[in-house]
Amino acid sequence: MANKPTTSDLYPTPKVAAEVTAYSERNSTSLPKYLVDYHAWVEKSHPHATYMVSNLQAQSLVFFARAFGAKRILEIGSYVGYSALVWSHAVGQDGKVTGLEFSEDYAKIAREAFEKHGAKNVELIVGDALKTLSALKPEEPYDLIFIDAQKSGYPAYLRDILAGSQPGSATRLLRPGGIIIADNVLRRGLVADGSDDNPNWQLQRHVVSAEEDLVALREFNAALAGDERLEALLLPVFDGVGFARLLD
Ligand SMILES: C[S@@+](CC[C@H](N)C(=O)[O-])C[C@H]1O[C@@H](n2cnc3c(N)ncnc32)[C@H](O)[C@@H]1O
Repeated sequence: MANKPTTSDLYPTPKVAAEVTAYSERNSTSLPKYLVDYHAWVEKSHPHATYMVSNLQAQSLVFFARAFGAKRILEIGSYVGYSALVWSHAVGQDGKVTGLEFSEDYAKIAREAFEKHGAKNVELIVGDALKTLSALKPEEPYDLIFIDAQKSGYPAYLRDILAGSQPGSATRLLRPGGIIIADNVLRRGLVADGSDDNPNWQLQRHVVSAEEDLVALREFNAALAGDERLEALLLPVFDGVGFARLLD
């Protein structure tokens, strides 16, 4: 029997993959214009625009947040606020989004965007999330936590989330049934295939922390799949997206 096709069998050239992505974006519920415009503005004006999730990934985040019934979202790594604005749109004005961002400069740009677009339901906490995450004492636990900061920090973020979500404790970070979504967990496939003949090394070699990131992401993915308090799913879409549901 023939093997099931892999992603590269299905989308064998960059052109086909780009067409499929554009087609998928057009055939998904549209984002409001201000979000698409903000994404385009950041792409034009900021050197690290590739930090942002794509518009299609943003469409998927809105879909998932609403399908999960998420109203309270914590984001680790906000950059200039694009995905935070996306979450703000997803949860509506009766929801709440908290972003953790290291850079005061990025946070300033993000806050200007929140102000400009009337996103009153978003707050940013500036500082090292390796410290600010464990210090959070939310009045109500979050429904969804999105991890999108430095890759070497993912295992520690997961430990902090689980430690802060102990069953029965008065303050919890993530509610029972709450969802973790982690971005870039396959790092161009290098997490799964880090061999020298993986052509994607050419795109990653310049990253000083590339090897360290892969080690951390492998540890994170294994911890997500192996923790008995979590039900996990790793999807090879975008740059690899890890999902987990907290069982208790
Ligand atoms: C990939 S970008 C986030 C992009 C954003 N989620 C979006 O899609 O629009 C990662 C961000 O994490 C921030 N970051 C890196 N290390 C951090 C840390 N230790 N604590 C908080 N933020 C951190 C970086 O400054 C950067 O803005």
